[in-house]
Amino acid sequence: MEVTTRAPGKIILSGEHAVVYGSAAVASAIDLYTSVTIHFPSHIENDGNLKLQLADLALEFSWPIAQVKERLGESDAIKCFEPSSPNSHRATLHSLVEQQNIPEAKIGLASGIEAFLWLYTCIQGYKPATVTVTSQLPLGSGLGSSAAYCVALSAALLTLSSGVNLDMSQKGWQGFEDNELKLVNGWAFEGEKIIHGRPSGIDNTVSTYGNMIKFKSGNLTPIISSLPLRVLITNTKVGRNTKALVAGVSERTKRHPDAMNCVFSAVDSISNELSEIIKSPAPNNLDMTEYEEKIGELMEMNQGLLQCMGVSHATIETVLRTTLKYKLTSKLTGAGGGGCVITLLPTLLSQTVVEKVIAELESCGFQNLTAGIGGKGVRVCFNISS
Ligand SMILES: Nc1ncnc2c1ncn2[C@@H]1O[C@H](COP(=O)(O)OP(=O)(O)O)[C@@H](O)[C@H]1O
Ligand SMILES: C[C@@](O)(CCOP(=O)(O)O)CC(=O)O
Ligand SMILES: [Mg+2]
Repeated sequence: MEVTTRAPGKIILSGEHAVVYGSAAVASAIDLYTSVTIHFPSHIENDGNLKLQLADLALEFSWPIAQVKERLGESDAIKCFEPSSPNSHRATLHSLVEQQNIPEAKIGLASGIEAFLWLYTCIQGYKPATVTVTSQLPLGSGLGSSAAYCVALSAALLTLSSGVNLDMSQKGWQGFEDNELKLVNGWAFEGEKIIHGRPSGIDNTVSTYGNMIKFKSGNLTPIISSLPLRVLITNTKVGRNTKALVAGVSERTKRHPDAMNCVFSAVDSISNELSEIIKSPAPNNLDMTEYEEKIGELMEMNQGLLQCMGVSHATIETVLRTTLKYKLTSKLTGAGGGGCVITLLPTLLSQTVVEKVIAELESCGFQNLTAGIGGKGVRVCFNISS
């Protein structure tokens, strides 16, 4: 029996970081995915190991499942219906990952592997399996790879548990019921906590449900856009990790609580206004420029406030300056500190200009990604022949 799931990455149009403090944020799924395949071995294949293969990185981690059980402790209770945090098991997870000798240059993976062990053992218990992960998303770049990974993992694990009831004979990708999505999202949030420390939940929520959403204090409101928005994604290729950046904002907030609360409140207003504009009836051609200028202006204001939070970076500023030469507005997306920048591409912008901007950004050493925005959330596909 084999199952494959895929979950999308995301862009945040407004509100990153402030959303951790209860401000509204607007995010959209993108059509770049992380996929997870779980294979339970046949009797002959069974070597008693739990394996995690990170196919794109050509890395494999393996644990004798009996050892994992001995270290994490036995429990007969079915836990899959109750997303939970590792708390007192955190040190054990850490040592199970430490014994794998992760290459120093890839040490950021450690928290992702801890999240894997936690989600796997809580939802599946102590069964040997091979879990393979592939991703179209750059890791640690602000496009929500950690959330897509946690959502795809949770969905695959739950599909093979009593938490989800799907038609296994159906061919191709299929979606989940609402109560199943809620469970997938709940477990993915627990995984995100292991990776991020203090996630708001926006990334796992948009990866689970897809489309465009407004998110505030754990609640999502779908945004039906009256017009397809076009953005260019630029990866500065400067690595960073969300946990450290979120911790940096928290330190600044402790030092300057009043000023930072004003910043978060301004971001809340920006996200609310942005979501109203995106939802408003499609403008006619004459009003189109005004509509897009308003969106661009709000993005520009949000970028200024992200600078106030201390999460911009010299490379991000270079992207802003470069795109501004073409009168285009950009802002960082995700945690910042490097990572990705989004640039709004107005409807009337010619392809020639887009190509010039891309060429100039690439000459600075950046990489451009094209992605459709607002697609479906997590999906599952069965491969019953294996
Ligand atoms: N495909 C993957 N395989 C293993 N770990 C992953 C994968 N995708 C994400 N992760 C985990 O998430 C971390 C990156 O998350 P984060 O710093 O939040 O950046 P982002 O979510 O913006 O990509 C990685 O260092 C790793 O621990
Ligand atoms: C900075 C933040 O708002 C988004 C982080 O996104 P990413 O991990 O950089 O893709 C944190 C959060 O909301 O949990
Ligand atoms: Mg992340």
